[in-house]
Amino acid sequence: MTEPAGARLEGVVCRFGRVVALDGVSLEVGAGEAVALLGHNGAGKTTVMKLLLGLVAPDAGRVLTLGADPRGEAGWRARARVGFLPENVAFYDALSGREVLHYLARLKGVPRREADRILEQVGLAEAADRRVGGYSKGMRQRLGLAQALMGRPRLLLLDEPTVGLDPVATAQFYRLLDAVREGGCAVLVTSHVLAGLERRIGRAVVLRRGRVVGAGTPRELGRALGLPVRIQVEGGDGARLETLARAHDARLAREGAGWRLEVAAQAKMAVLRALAGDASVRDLHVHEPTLEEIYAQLSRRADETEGAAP
Ligand SMILES: Nc1ncnc2c1ncn2[C@@H]1O[C@H](COP(=O)(O)OP(=O)(O)OP(=O)(O)O)[C@@H](O)[C@H]1O
Repeated sequence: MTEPAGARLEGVVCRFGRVVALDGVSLEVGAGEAVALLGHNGAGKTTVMKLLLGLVAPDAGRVLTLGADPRGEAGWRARARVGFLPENVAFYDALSGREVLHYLARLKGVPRREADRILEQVGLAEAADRRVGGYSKGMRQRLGLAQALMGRPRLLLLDEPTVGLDPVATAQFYRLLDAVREGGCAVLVTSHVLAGLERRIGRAVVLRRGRVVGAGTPRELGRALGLPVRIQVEGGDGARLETLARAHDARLAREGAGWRLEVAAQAKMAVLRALAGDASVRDLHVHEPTLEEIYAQLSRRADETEGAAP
């Protein structure tokens, strides 16, 4: 039997009084997959996590957490295999990191030695016996991740896990996540920090005002939006590059001592072949659309559609 998806929403509507937090949302996070849930403040990201945790019920549609309704009996059992890192994680400041984890280990029925192993895994072994009150923001986030990792979760829900982390700590955090994901865990992560995120996740789901406005790999999303691929050219003969740009409907501009070509994804290989065969070109750098560009374009389109609506 194939493993059920880590998380699945089918046509979910969720209201809080008159506020429609989610309006027909469908998404899936498979085992061993990392999906970024993106969107503006109030787009509905945390509500998705609350639904998957069984903390709120949908008004319509279906929610499945590790294959079960999170508010049903089987769902409560499945909850033991769900790790959650809330946006603002709080601990008892008077306890040490190790004491916090040992306490939570007892609540979860996890052996203490697993808690100690996880402290090492998240890079807190040295600080484990210091009071949490003296931890830096990054250390608190690591402890938050440690508690989410206890009990060998099959689904990890991480709400803004990299807030306050410096670039090195962020990279370490995502490396750790890679290891967990490669072990078959499904990971759903929200983030407002889009820079470099495309390298760290498989797919992205973009919410806007409670609706999915884009879903897919960064490459699929970039293609669907018609975003160009940027080619930086070192060296190169201006006249020849202009002819090449015209032939492929590309945009050519100077960039530093070289040039920048913006080409449609379909024309990329033809342009690259031509450039590679041009002896005046010293080097090439190819940049696919970033998640930041994709997100900006999706927001622009949604603004236009909403502006055009009666
Ligand atoms: N318990 C609640 N009572 C009333 N309204 C709520 C409640 N929880 C969420 N909402 C509303 O639902 C909408 C979606 O909120 P949600 O917290 O899911 O957004 P978000 O995308 O996580 O935002 P952020 O990026 O700011 O964390 C917002 O309009 C919010 O005000």
